[in-house]
Amino acid sequence: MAESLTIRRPDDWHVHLRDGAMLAGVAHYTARQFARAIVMPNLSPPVTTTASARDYRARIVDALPAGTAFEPLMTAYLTDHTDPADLARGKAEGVLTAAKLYPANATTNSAAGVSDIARLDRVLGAMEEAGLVLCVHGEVTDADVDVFDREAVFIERHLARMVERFPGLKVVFEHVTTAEGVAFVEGAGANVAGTITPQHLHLNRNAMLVGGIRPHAYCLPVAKRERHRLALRRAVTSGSGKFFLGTDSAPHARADKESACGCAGIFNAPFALESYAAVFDQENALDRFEQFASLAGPAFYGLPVNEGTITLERGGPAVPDTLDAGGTTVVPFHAGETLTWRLASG
Ligand SMILES: NC(=O)N[C@@H](CC(=O)O)C(=O)O
Ligand SMILES: [Zn+2]
Ligand SMILES: [Zn+2]
Repeated sequence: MAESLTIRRPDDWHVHLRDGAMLAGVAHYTARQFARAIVMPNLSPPVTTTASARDYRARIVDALPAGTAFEPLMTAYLTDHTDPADLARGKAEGVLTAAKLYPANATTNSAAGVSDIARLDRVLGAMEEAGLVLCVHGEVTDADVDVFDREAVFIERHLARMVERFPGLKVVFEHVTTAEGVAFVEGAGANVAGTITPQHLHLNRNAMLVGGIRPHAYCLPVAKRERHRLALRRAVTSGSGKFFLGTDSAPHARADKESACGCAGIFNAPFALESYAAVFDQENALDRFEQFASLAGPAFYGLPVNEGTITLERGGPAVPDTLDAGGTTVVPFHAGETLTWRLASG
């Protein structure tokens, strides 16, 4: 039984770093583990242009101790009014790595998202040409679709068509939560990949709803049935280059989660690698962890792998019940548990 694991330094291909005091309170957790991260643009107001992404990038760098080796990879939030030329410029100038599609009202701060995906063709065509990656929150918002079916229906109604129409567009199906999502990514071309969060590898919907409602297990897309969780575990440990690490760490104030209408989002940044490592260990697949965490993402995004390494050691940290995030109390994923691996060095 291996007692330690050294892998190339990983990246987080989906994270919410927020802004202001919260940004200063959470960014260091991500920077401690990851060399780079795809930073989500769903601030309020959202980061919709190259200029605002450039400004946000500067605020992230300022929020970290001087000399921190961490590169934020920026994204622009697509709206009904996105200017395709601005996206292309953002890519050419090295500001934008991706653009993010939030169907309007699908998740936190998505009210300004895209109201009619069918009208996005001009933007997607420009992105395909510019080589700008499309990151997708893949859930429909139609009132007649059950919340547990929203990801699978998004594939049928939108994703399949988008991928067919823009065969050269790189698409990341973010936070895949279903067996249908896994099958779609597996069956698509090399230009389609998926990120998978630690919470969807650990939790099924029972974990959220049995024995009391657990707001800190609530995020979007919502955790599904056990068979879906098992499909996600198979995907991440398969060794396929099509699935890579994206935490979807999404901090909200404790009070906003423990509420009559609680916010969606799980704050997993503090122990993200430890959380994933526990899964790979349980699946007897620690030898595949580097592929998922450190190799597959750069290969898909066309970026070099990181030079440094990190080491995980068996015997885990006790996760605190709460943490302070720039003056706001937040509850981390795995609060109160002791994990089985810890990050030793980086
Ligand atoms: N995942 C979540 O439940 N919430 C995210 C938004 C998102 O990634 O959908 C957030 O910004 O809080
Ligand atoms: Zn999302
Ligand atoms: Zn997210």
